[in-house]
Amino acid sequence: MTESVFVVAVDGPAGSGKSSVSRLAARRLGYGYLDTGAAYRALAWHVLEHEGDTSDSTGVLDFVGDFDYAISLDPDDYWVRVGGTDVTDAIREPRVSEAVSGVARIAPIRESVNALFRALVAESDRPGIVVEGRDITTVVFPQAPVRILLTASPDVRAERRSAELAAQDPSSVADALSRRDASDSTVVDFLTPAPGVTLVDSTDLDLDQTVQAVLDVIGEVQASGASGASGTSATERTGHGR
Ligand SMILES: Nc1ncnc2c1ncn2[C@@H]1O[C@H](COP(=O)(O)OP(=O)(O)O)[C@@H](O)[C@H]1O
Ligand SMILES: Nc1ccn([C@@H]2O[C@H](COP(=O)(O)OP(=O)(O)O)[C@@H](O)[C@H]2O)c(=O)n1
Repeated sequence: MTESVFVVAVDGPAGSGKSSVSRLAARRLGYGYLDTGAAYRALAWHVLEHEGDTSDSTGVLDFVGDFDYAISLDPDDYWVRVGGTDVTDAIREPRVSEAVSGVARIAPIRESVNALFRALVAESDRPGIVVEGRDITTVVFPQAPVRILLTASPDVRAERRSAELAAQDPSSVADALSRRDASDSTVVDFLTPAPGVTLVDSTDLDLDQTVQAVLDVIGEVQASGASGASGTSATERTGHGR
């Protein structure tokens, strides 16, 4: 059950480092890793593969019936599948990133994937799970003992995403990122930490320093013996030097 699984909830905008930092932290702790964005991306991919339009919410719902989704929670063996197809890489393509917000805006889809996320965690045999996305600290696991908002300046986030998409013009990557941030923030506020959420700003931190900052937050909560809802006020951590 979820009560026996220690949940670390990590939210943040695109390019903040959620996936890589959460996966590395999960590895270091022997925890599972759940990339919730992959479900939205996989459904967007499924719709595009059937020549659908993710901005047509009624149309998207028509595709849900045969959306056979599976994801690995193993940080050392991460994969995403739709039916028998491995879509781990395909769902990260720019065309999917452009289309995913249309899926994310559909409330019934959010409710059903959130139920899936909670079931995946409840069924896990791992001692803990790092769950990353946009609404984990506020909607999916608001009682998680550790709730972190991971962010970085828009420029740094765009730089990091551009480094991954070398073939793309950096300014178009930055534009796409801010468009998606704007669309995502109409669904859930993931740019300001809710009460009890620790803000980790990685603008001036490298990847290892960011992982350590997250591990420090987890360690402090565990040392305090907390297992349920965390404190009442958001705290903030930033670093100096890349
Ligand atoms: N603090 C950091 N310093 C430098 N590079 C980072 C940092 N955090 C993440 N990255 C890199 O930036 C890119 C985007 O990170 P990712 O985890 O995909 O972000 P998100 O999941 O929030 O979109 C990846 O190549 C990742 O290795
Ligand atoms: N918990 C979540 C996770 C992702 N999403 C949506 O899915 C998209 C892709 O999420 P992601 O985490 O894979 O995206 P990146 O931040 O990694 O670029 C986001 O832009 C949101 O539109 C969401 O609405 N809720």
